[in-house]
Amino acid sequence: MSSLARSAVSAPGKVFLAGGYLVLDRAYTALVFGLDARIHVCIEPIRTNSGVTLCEVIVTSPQFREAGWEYGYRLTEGDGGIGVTQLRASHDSSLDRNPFIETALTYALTYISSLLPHQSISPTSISILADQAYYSNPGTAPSSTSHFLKFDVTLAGAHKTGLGSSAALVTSFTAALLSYYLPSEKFDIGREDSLRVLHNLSQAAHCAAQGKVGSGFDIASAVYGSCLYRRFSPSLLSSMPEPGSPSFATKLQNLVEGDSWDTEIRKAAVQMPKGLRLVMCDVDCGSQTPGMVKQVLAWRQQNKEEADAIWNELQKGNEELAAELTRLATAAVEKSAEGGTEDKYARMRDLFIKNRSLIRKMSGASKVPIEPPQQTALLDACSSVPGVIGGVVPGAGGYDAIVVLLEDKEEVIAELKNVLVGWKVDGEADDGVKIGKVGMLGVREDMVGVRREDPKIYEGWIAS
Ligand SMILES: Nc1ncnc2c1ncn2[C@@H]1O[C@H](COP(=O)(O)OP(=O)(O)O)[C@@H](O)[C@H]1O
Ligand SMILES: C[C@@](O)(CCOP(=O)(O)OP(=O)(O)O)CC(=O)O
Repeated sequence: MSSLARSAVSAPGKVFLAGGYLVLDRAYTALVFGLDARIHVCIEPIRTNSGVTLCEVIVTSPQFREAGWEYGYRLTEGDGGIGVTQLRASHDSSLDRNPFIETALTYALTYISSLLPHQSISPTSISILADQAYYSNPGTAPSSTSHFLKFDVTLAGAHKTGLGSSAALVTSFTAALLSYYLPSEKFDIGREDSLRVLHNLSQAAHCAAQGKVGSGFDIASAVYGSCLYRRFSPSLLSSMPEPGSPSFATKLQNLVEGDSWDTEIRKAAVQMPKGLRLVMCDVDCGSQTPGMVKQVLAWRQQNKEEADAIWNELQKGNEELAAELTRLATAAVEKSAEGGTEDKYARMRDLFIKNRSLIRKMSGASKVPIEPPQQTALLDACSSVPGVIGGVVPGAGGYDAIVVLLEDKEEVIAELKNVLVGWKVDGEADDGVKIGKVGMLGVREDMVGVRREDPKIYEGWIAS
């Protein structure tokens, strides 16, 4: 086993810039940016005074009220892997389950025990710390040097901003466990083969915890950071047995390490030109339409020809957007355009406009509010701010967020903020949905995926 000293990792949240819905089909790709909002996981041995050996993992999320979970674990029979059972604090206390933690723990410990079959798993204590931008609740800093805030709510009471907290959590939690228990010859997040294992294991655990198989773009960006993403074949996971059932451990190891996993990640295909950045805006809106994915897919099935024509055009536009970002990011373009009077972002502006009109076409044809009129008005207003290149509804779209590409200058951001502060939709639109306040989140793109952290930054949050 590795030295089992306190260690920590973090993984980023995401913003889905292009390829929403399309990415569910392997014929298409997504352009996803990682964000500088990260979820950190710090892991350390449990200190026992008594000399009694426990088989316990204690997990806490100290920024939230009543956010602690204790688990017992044991090797199951018939190659079923490590079984994890949540323990009650007392006889009459109720169980507050956290499926993402419980499932990630089960999958990671099972994989670890397959790699270290003759070693027992020692008890650990794990802390989770999330950057402010994941939640819109106001927080307070416990000290002037604290990197993290305390929220005076339970996790269930926290207002998520939709940056992909569960994917960043599952990824950093899994990475923390693998780095902690496995010797570096077997796992090291600095190595490409280890990232692949981490990606596959986190995807499997996240899908199991969610109870559905999405495209997995959020786990991909949590592991690899900003990238062009082609999903894995969903059939890969359909033959996985339930944890604890016969041969789960061997099948999980084969799935995670084998070459059947067909995700494609292209990091070099996604770059952010110098002088530009992304800004995320959160729209206060209670009525997110449920089942948007189902409805879009049903429309596509019933109108294959029309849908495929729109999707193929959108895919082309998305690829052009990625190519243009990459082209602008090259030094040669930066230099040749410097001092020139021509608008070096003209092509990028056109691409945003073209892609948005295709999204609206899909929206209209499927009758799903992907870019509803309220968001069209907001995006148009943001796009007319000098220095803004363009904006879109990220991911599945809907009423609750927009993402804007702009020049990274204080005056541009200040002017955009002005537009947002004053933003008010008069009355309800035809669809009966009234959007509320629009705010800018304190995040921007970040190219880096999962990474090691210095445990010192958790001072004050974890007993030393
Ligand atoms: N800081 C945290 N500590 C522990 N669990 C968390 C934390 N943040 C998120 N989670 C888990 O992730 C879940 C939210 O996941 P989900 O609904 O998929 O939202 P998101 O869109 O942010 O991924 C929470 O219910 C909780 O189980
Ligand atoms: C429709 C999708 O392609 C993209 C959804 O992107 P969002 O960023 O809207 O997703 P959530 O974080 O789950 O709310 C579905 C998918 O790819 O799984």
